[in-house]
Amino acid sequence: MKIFKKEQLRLCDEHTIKNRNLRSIDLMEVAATNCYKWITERYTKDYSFYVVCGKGNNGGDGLALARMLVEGDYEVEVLMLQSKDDLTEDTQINFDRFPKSVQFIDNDSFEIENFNSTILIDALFGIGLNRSLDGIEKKIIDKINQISAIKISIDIPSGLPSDELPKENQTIFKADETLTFGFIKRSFLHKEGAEYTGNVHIIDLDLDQDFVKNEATDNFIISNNYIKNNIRKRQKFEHKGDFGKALLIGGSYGQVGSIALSTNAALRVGTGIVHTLAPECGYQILQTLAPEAIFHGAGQKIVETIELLVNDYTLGIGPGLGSDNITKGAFEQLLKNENKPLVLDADALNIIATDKKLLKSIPENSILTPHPKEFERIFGKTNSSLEQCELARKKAIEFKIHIVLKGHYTTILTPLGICYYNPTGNAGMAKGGSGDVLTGIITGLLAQSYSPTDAAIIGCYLHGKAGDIAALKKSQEAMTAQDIINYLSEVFVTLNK
Ligand SMILES: NC(=O)C1=CN([C@@H]2O[C@H](COP(=O)(O)OP(=O)(O)OC[C@H]3O[C@@H](n4cnc5c(N)ncnc54)[C@H](OP(=O)(O)O)[C@@H]3O)[C@@H](O)[C@H]2O)[C@@H](O)CC1
Ligand SMILES: Nc1ncnc2c1ncn2[C@@H]1O[C@H](COP(=O)(O)OP(=O)(O)O)[C@@H](O)[C@H]1O
Ligand SMILES: [K+]
Repeated sequence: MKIFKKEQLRLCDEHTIKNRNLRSIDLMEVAATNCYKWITERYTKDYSFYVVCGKGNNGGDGLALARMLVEGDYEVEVLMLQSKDDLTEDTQINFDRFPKSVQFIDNDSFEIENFNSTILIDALFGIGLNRSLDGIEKKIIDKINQISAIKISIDIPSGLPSDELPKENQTIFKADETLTFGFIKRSFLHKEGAEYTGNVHIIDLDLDQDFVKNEATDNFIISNNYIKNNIRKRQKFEHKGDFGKALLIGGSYGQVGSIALSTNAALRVGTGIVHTLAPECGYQILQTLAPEAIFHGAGQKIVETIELLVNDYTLGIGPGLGSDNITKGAFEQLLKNENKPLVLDADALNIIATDKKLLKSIPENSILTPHPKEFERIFGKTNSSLEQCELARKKAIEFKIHIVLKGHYTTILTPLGICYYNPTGNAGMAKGGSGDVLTGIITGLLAQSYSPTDAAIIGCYLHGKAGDIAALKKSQEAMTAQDIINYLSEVFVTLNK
């Protein structure tokens, strides 16, 4: 699914209007009608509505919605921001169409009756915001934010930019629900913006699909359809040799569990043959936890050499590896000798952070899976999650690698500079071991000849989806990384339907 900037969103509206022979007021009516449907499917006439409108088209959406609520016999008051400028043309039309009187506000002395059943609709500013709120607009939103009604933003919480993140202490409407038109806005996908949106729902405006198909963007959200269409179907006569050979390298005394999790995850995504290279102290543990995998000992308590087998295998390196100098030496040697894409996680990344010239030895198209702190150790500090994402894009291009920046909405940056946001996953996964599972999943997919980009995209999606099922069945609190592995089966069953 594409993510568009606000200029592109406007163009999309314009194309739709032109190609469908519509007037812009008709599109506004569609927008308001679909918001009305969404709201009235969820809230009965026991609720009363306050709709707060600005002078731009976002205010026009609010006025049209308010009219529909009046016609639907809901109790509705409209508060309209007093402005020295004229309303936009369509907003004026909807102002004239509104059958009741409107209360104009030009300071924060207005009253909103506040019951449990009050719903406050925010139609003050949409994507036309062109500067931070201050003055009276700021005061009004500060006041509204104190009211404990159910709060619904139309298109975007007022004051939130669509393509950037808000600066600290900026005043922004704090919504419980955001009904956004056509597309997710990029700011919704970063913590600093997401804290204002509440739950986000896309309101379909039946926008021009030719425009959507042809308009270029370098930011996407991974869609269920993409995964369904690109998951490899197993053929009747295929044998284990057709499904790749993965070798997971990691573990050290006290941290063998990490590489066991990666190993089991690789086994659960369909890999033909899975091997593990870990220190001897992990022998019994690994043979017990993952009897299907073949164990290779390399060192007593730490990995000391990485020479075995590596030519034939797709390698995932790092979980529980430790960063002893001997291990580091073995890892450096491997980087020098390898030229096929690797999956690098955890201590493999920490070793690189201590010796950044190793970055140049990483084979092209490799997949690095840092969490934000690991990323920072390698590439330096940034001021926001969006800046970090953009720095990751730059580095992915520079070093011709994939960077999987982990978090809620994990972002995958490719060597071509494309950014994919993963929509699956939940805070139940914020636990030690979840990342080890991801390493195993991505390595297993890469071994099965998925392209490195697809291994990263599909891997993150499957990981989060299995995590979502685990949370449903076991709760976010009680689920473990092992549960993510276990519920991969349900994800595949659904995808294969
Ligand atoms: N066909 C379509 O296009 C459709 C569009 N739709 C809807 O239109 C919305 C976009 O509408 P929009 O462009 O009129 O802008 P909107 O956000 O309502 O108002 C911005 C106005 O406020 C002003 N302003 C800006 N920043 C400010 C600030 N900090 N403090 C104070 N004032 C500030 C600025 O004016 P200025 O003061 O700069 O002259 C500007 O005029 C979109 O989000 C969606 O809801 C739907 O109906 C579907 C069809
Ligand atoms: N709040 C969250 N929402 C969604 N996914 C999350 C959340 N917190 C963590 N995760 C996921 O869990 C994994 C954690 O990885 P990582 O921090 O490397 O853990 P570890 O190394 O302890 O296994 C990542 O894939 C991340 O995207
Ligand atoms: K709004």
